[in-house]
Amino acid sequence: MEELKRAVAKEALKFIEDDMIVGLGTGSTTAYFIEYLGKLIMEGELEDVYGVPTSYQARLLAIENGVPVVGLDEVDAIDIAVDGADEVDPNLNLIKGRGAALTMEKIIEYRAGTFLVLVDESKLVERLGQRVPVPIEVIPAAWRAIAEEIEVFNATAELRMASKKDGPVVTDNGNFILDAKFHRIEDPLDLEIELNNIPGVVENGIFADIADIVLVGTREGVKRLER
Ligand SMILES: O=C[C@H](O)[C@H](O)[C@H](O)COP(=O)(O)O
Repeated sequence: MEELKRAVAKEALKFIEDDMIVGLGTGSTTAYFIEYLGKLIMEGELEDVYGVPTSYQARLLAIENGVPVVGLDEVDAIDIAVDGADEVDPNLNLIKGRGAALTMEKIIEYRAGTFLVLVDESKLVERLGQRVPVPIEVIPAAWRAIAEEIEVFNATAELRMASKKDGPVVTDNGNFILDAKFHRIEDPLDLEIELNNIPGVVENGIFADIADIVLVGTREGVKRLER
């Protein structure tokens, strides 16, 4: 699996040119991309490329690997954003947020000229929600009310707990994460909008209609899917 992630991360470098502002995604696949991107910059093969990190993880990796970072509020536009995903459906709708970075990811990827997604073949599904729940970032005081509200959608929600800290996961924005399992997601865009209408929801991990290109690492090589 790591080999497939490395292969898509390498392929993604072909999309990066001098003078680009690049949204830097979060997670294990994008970590390889940031590492390889840093190498090209350090070797002088790419010039005037700046990264806009989607999380503390991306920021730390960028700094460690020599990718100059700028904040979203310092740039006029983002040329391309590169990020992983937890599920990809046949229409290139995504579920993201296993790493709890979904809010900044969506803000940056929505604004990018091109949103390039990197996955291995295990992430391809027929219907969203098949393998993973939908992460929802919520204002901490509202977590229980929202978990109850979610039942209206024929779903159950669990507060995500931390593994190296007592208590719940706290996001980079100081919020909690609910992981919601839906019986069946018929219309991803509709559900994405409806979830964000619940007061106290900051953002949810359905990314409908925003991926432009998906690179899929398979045992037969990297495949390219496009909308
Ligand atoms: O919050 C985390 C992100 O949405 C990740 O991009 C996503 O979970 C994919 O991560 P990985 O490449 O580690 O599977």
